[in-house]
Order: sequence, then structure tokens, then C-alpha cells
Amino acid sequence: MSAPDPTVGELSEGRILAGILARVGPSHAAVGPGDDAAVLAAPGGRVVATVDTLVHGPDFRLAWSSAFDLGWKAAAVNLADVAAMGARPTALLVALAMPDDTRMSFVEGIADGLRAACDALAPGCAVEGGDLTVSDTLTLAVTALGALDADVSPVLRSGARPGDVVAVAGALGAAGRGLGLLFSRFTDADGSPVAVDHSALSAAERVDLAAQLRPEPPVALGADAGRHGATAMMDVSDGLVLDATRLADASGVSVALTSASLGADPASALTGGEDHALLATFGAAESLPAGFRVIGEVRARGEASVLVDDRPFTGRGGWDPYRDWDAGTG
Ligand SMILES: Nc1ncnc2c1ncn2[C@@H]1O[C@H](COP(=O)(O)OP(=O)(O)OP(=O)(O)O)[C@@H](O)[C@H]1O
Ligand SMILES: Cc1ncc(C[n+]2csc(CCOP(=O)(O)O)c2C)c(N)n1
Ligand SMILES: [Mg+2]
Repeated sequence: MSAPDPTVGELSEGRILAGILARVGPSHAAVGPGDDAAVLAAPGGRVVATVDTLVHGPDFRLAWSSAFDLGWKAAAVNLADVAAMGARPTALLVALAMPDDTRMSFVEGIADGLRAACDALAPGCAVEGGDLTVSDTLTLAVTALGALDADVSPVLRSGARPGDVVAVAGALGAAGRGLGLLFSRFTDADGSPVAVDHSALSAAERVDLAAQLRPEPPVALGADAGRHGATAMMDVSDGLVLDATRLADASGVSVALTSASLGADPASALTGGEDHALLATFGAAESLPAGFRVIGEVRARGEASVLVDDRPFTGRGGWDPYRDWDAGTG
């Protein structure tokens, strides 16, 4: 008899897979999970494809994230990248590398989080395949695929033009504040993560923590922006200043942001990452799609890629895993 909640090391790959497939469905593909590969329709004739990996250590800590949180976030960050092209997500492929003492209930929690995020953020998109392997470091690598309608061009980072307005949809700063809460309030004397005590958090802090652990990017607004003629777009994963710099450099322009348009906490909005808001530019004559708000304007290229209140941004902005993660502290 197997234990009520066996570890993956006590099960076979087939049993683990069956447990996952019982929860991620239903498939929307011509051939879903279970064969050597999925077969998907490619509406519009083009496939949008992206991959993003969550690794225990630099990307999440098990003391802070539940299995459901991880599945949700792994889906959400990928759905946001598809949306940022002006596309509609159609399928996820999920590679899981897990230590062999991982409980089956944990694997099921990941599957539930993946499915819930698809249902909430990109209805019609589902897990259509993946891979299982064993590793000392828990890792989720999710590939997302998407479709562009036949008459729609992908929205690139390089299309912003002087005179365009700069707009954003979705939260800015909350996920970064949530990460700050985790590191400042939920670590022990050695700096190791400890479980979150939700009763110790204010309502506003709970919102910030949820934005970090279960981000809700405005996925459907990506295709809306494309239909409304967005000239450039990307999701804000590493912080507004850093990502706006990438958009400005790709477009050969400068992006001028107004801090007064960035809410009550402009510092977090400028440098906090992981909200996966959509940053887009629109020709000044266009009316913005519902859900977008103006935060600045595109100018002819000057010395600085990004200006905040007409001054080059001098703070340290955004996340770079090679610079910002310390393997020594995990
Ligand atoms: N190992 C790699 N091989 C080939 N292309 C890569 C590799 N890593 C990144 N890229 C490409 O480089 C570009 C920038 O990658 P990056 O991960 O910074 O952007 P992103 O996917 O939008 O990030 P985020 O997931 O944080 O939104 C993307 O087009 C990505 O596909
Ligand atoms: C435990 C823990 N440590 C650090 C972070 C911060 N962090 C990780 S990935 C990322 C941005 C997007 O990454 P990418 O550009 O690689 O997709 C940020 C800000 C975290 N979330 N959890
Ligand atoms: Mg992106």
C-alpha cells in the first residue's frame, strides 16, 4: 500500500503524470497531453512562442510560495509575454524538475495553480504537454504558445515613435513591495526564508504579497492593445525603468515618464519588477483601449533612454539575476 501522500521518489513517472493530467485539463488542442507531442491549431498561421523558467533560489523560495502559487506564477509570467506581443495564449508546455522527496500533493498543487491561472487570465489556454525529470533544485520551465489573428501584426519593442503616448495596463510596484516584505519580515537571523504569518500583515501588505506570489497580468488587454494600434509593447518583468530602457533602445527613442502618473508609490513603480503589467506606446491620435493609462510620452532619442520628470533616471533600477542573486545565500 502506498502512503496517503507519497513522494515522487516512491512513484513512477506514469503515476505522477496521471496525477497531473487529472488536474490540468481539459485540453483545447487537436492532440493534448499523452502522446509524444501535442498537436495544436495555428489560427492566423503564425505561432507566438516564449519560455520562462522559475528556479528555487533566485526565483522563488518554498518557505514563501505554495505549490499553487508556483503553478500560478509560472503560467502568469508566460501568459504575460504572449500578451505583450499582442497575441492570445493558446497552450502551455510545462517541464518540471523535482527533488525525489517532493510530495505528490505538491505536484497536484502546481497543476491546480497552472490550471487556475489559465482559467482566470487566458480562458481557452491550457496545459497541452510537458516533461518530468528529477533534480536537486525544484525548477518549472513553462513554454507558452499563442495566436495572432490573421489581420493583426505582432507588437514589437521596436515600434515606438516620437510623439506616441506611453501607457501601462495593470499594477506597477506591488509585486516588488511584496518581495521586499518577504525579505524584510519573513527571514530568520541568518537571512533564511521563514513561513509568512498573514496575521502580521495589513490589508495593503496582503495585496502586495499576492501580487508577488500570484501576479495577475492583464493578459486579455495585450490583444486589445494590438487591435487598437499599439506601436510597441512589452511586459514589465524587471522594473519599469529597466524595461522602458529596453523598449526605448529597441525603438531608437527616449521614453519620458511622469512620476505623478505612477500612483502613491512612484519609487516602487519605477524599480519594482514582477507585476507583469503591459507597457505600450500608442500613436498620439489613437484612443487608448480600456484598461490602459497614460504615464508618459515618447521623444526623439536624446542622451538618456528613460527620463523621469524630464531628468535622466539615476537610481538603480530593476532586477538582473546575474547581478542581484547571491548563490551563497540561496
Ligand atoms: N538562451 C536563450 N537563447 C535564445 N534566445 C534567448 C535566450 N534567452 C533569452 N532569449 C531571448 O532574448 C529576449 C529577451 O529575453 P528576456 O528573458 O530578457 O525577455 P522576456 O522573455 O520578455 O523576459 P520576462 O520573462 O522577464 O518577461 C527574448 O526574445 C528571449 O526569447
Ligand atoms: C526568492 C526570490 N528572490 C528574488 C526574486 C526576484 N526576482 C526573481 S525573477 C525577477 C524578475 C523576472 O525575472 P526574469 O527576467 O528572469 O524572467 C525578480 C525580480 C524573487 N521573485 N524571489
Ligand atoms: Mg517579457
